[in-house]
Amino acid sequence: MTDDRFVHLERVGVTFGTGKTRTEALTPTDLAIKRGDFVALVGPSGCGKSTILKLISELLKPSTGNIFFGGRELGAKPLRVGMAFQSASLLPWMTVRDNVMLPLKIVPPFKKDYRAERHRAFRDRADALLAQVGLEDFADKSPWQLSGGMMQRANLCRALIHDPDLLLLDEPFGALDQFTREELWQTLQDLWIDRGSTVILVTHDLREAAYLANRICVMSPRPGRIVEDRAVDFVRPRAIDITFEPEFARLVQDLRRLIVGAPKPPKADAA
Ligand SMILES: Nc1ncnc2c1ncn2[C@@H]1O[C@H](COP(=O)(O)OP(=O)(O)OP(=O)(O)O)[C@@H](O)[C@H]1O
Repeated sequence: MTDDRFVHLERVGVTFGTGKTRTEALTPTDLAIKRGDFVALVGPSGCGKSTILKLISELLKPSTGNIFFGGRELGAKPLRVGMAFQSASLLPWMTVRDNVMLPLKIVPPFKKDYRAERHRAFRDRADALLAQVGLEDFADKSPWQLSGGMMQRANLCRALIHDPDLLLLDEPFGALDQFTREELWQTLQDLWIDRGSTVILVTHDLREAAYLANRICVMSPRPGRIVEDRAVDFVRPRAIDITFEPEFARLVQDLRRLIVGAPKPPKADAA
């Protein structure tokens, strides 16, 4: 195995149900992701983006094909995954810090040390991450005392606290306003540059994909497959201003055409 195939889907297909309820979600698909890469999955609604994340996080088994992680079949060795979704789902009865520390309570090898009450170091680790995303003054607050953007910052911290092999993000900023979303893009880029995590991001926001990713995989309508694989070479760290550059706009327009086709001309005025 080379690091080029850190995550490898080989002819992976997914079909739900049988007979009349049979739905082919993913047609046999190949995807290889190198260690440390930042890959965005984009495509029309229902094309199988979340299905790919569920396969990689072992929440779902493929109907056909094989998935490899680090050169070995998925499941052969424990895979440490960090996940963040559109809903931050922080537990309301815990402080922000305790929410961030939650994976350390659950995920081996950390949970052994957590039980042994050696969690002073874990607390420091959570506080350092919270400081990195600008939440140093909110560690002792309850989630409901945070804005939506702050909750998603805490959510990213919780997804990263246990040093995951893979960070899987499913529309993490989908519920945020555009300005907050752009701030969070920068936060996520900083975390990625700092930690060198391997990231797979599912998003409907093509600007988000173009700003954040090194590589964008475009999927066809269901049954989904990858129909285009684009490298994104803008230099890092990327400033938000890059989103106003013609080259950036061209990339977003290309992606859009691949997903929804060429824009129709406006109808001539009937009057
Ligand atoms: N458990 C299930 N049983 C039956 N069909 C399912 C199940 N999970 C997903 N599907 C179907 O598989 C297809 C792919 O779903 P998936 O959630 O991966 O799409 P998606 O690209 O993430 O969609 P969206 O962008 O709207 O979130 C959809 O048609 C969906 O209805």
